[in-house]
Amino acid sequence: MRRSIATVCLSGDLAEKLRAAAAAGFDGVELFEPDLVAGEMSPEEVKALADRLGVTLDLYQPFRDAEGVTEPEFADVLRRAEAKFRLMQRLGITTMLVCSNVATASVDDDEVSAGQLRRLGDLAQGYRVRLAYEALAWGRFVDDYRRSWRIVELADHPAVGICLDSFHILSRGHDPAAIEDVPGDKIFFVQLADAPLLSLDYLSWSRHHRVFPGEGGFDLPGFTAHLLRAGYTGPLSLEVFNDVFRQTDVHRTAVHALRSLIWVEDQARRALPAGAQTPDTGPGEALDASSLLPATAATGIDFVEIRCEDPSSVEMVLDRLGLTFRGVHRSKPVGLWTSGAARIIVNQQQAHGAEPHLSAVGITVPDLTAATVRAHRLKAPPVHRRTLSAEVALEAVLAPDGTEIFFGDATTAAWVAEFAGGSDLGGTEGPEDADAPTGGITGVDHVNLSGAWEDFDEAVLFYTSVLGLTAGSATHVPGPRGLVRSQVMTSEDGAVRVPLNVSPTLDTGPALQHVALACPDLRAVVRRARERGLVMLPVPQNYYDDLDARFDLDPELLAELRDLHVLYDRDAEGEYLNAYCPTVGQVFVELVQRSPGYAGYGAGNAPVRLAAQSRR
Ligand SMILES: O=C(O)c1ccc(O)c(O)c1
Ligand SMILES: [Mg+2]
Repeated sequence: MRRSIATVCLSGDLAEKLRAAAAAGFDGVELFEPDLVAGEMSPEEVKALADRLGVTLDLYQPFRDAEGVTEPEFADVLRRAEAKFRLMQRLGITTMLVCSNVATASVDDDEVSAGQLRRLGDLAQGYRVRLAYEALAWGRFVDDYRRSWRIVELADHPAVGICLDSFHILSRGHDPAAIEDVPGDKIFFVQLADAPLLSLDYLSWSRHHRVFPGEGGFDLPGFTAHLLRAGYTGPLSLEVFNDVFRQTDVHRTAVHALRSLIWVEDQARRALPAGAQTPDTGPGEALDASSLLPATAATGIDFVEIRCEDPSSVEMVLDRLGLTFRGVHRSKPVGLWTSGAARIIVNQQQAHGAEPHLSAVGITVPDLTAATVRAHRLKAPPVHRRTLSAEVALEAVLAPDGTEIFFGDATTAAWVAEFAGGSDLGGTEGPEDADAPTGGITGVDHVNLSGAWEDFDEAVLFYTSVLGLTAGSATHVPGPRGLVRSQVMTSEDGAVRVPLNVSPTLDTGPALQHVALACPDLRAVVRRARERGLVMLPVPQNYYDDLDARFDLDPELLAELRDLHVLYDRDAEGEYLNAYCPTVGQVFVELVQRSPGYAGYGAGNAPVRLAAQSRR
């Protein structure tokens, strides 16, 4: 299907917006009137630029307060409309968005609104313009797409159809299934926007909090599938009013936006039964399997990479936790530490002056080629790593938070063998084998990444679309310097868990990242680490008093938790023990012991951890 974006989604002036939309790969744009009015380009210049860039101008919007008015008022509506139809001829735009009346409507009568739209349609036809009537969620009388469709049916005019905007429909909780009752050719335009589920008046919610499909709480794939079943063949256009995207880099936002559209289209087509995928135009056009994105699933964490100039503090922590040094890479200043399935790479390459930070995560997938092709088709920026011809060349893409995401499958497992020799840090074994002694740590429980607040929505979409992870509910963790927003992304079976954190808006230093290592006997690992000189992050006595009040713990267990600086949580499904190593640079290691049913992260412990870390 054709892909469009409203100019209101992007930052910059109109020329910058058009260039960014074209460069990202959009087919067309919706021209948001204020972008034209505030600019110096004449309508003819705008048309010429769009033509040169190869993007179509798909919609002129919005035209407000057109129907449900008194006759004297309607005379002025016709006058205003005619001026815009003339303008649209100069722009070469043939569809105008007409919003349901929010301000001047005084007549709550479908026949009256339909009659006025019909007369507008007569006028529009003379200029070869079509009108797409959209029910705004805060319309004075018309705030439901089913009512706007009834009015359009009553208007019964070839130049009058409806515009469906997912925000207005889904924010009001209206069932989108009735879209299928509308003939596809009477749906003149479609606007897609997602949004977080907020309890807010519709106008504020719509004007400030829309996000791209896949980033909020609405079912955009389901919505889009209804459109396809209705036989809609026009553009899918993003209309996302968002305070952040209005100020971020226009080229980056345009690519981010296109990724959301590619993803939602793909998800919608997958939701259709095979039999619905046959018409040879419109929805069917794209429905052969080769045009679908290759499916992928994240099945596990292959490795976690920490990059730094001086690895000594990181290696000290890993060593004392009982991980084994597997040696240095045969061609690079990169070391590998393992325990069970946990593999941690310490990379000194291109790390001049860098403090330890999580630089890359390896994700195992069923099919490396499929995962890579999918990521590239979703416009994920590829990452280059220096590699010799005899070495395994791992494919990677850059996530919005700056983490490099590597893909691995059975064909790349040999990368581990490039680390040979062991070292003076105590490792003697050769390349890793699964049955090696584990030192109590068996794998990676989760990897917690952090990003800037302005990249957060993009990161959620990235992990959803590129890795097939699912966003859980977002929470805020109170810390001494503000709230940390946290959103867990997980694979279907929970094997890959990636909580994303955003630090408070004001600059409070780099946000911490961490890797959480799973161990079936956490207290034994902590005890042994302490014997080797590693003391876990101290936890206040008040925390343990509170723990006792909440859980009525066995006194012996409570004393041991207190002594070892181990934190505790419990829910109906099981228990969670965790402990935090001292922070090195921007990163720390967490130890986790979870019973199989426990799906959380000790949410109550995170504020205690933030406070303790900020005291250090
Ligand atoms: O907020 C508005 O006014 C507005 C304008 C045009 C639209 O298509 C829309 O969904 C909202
Ligand atoms: Mg809209």
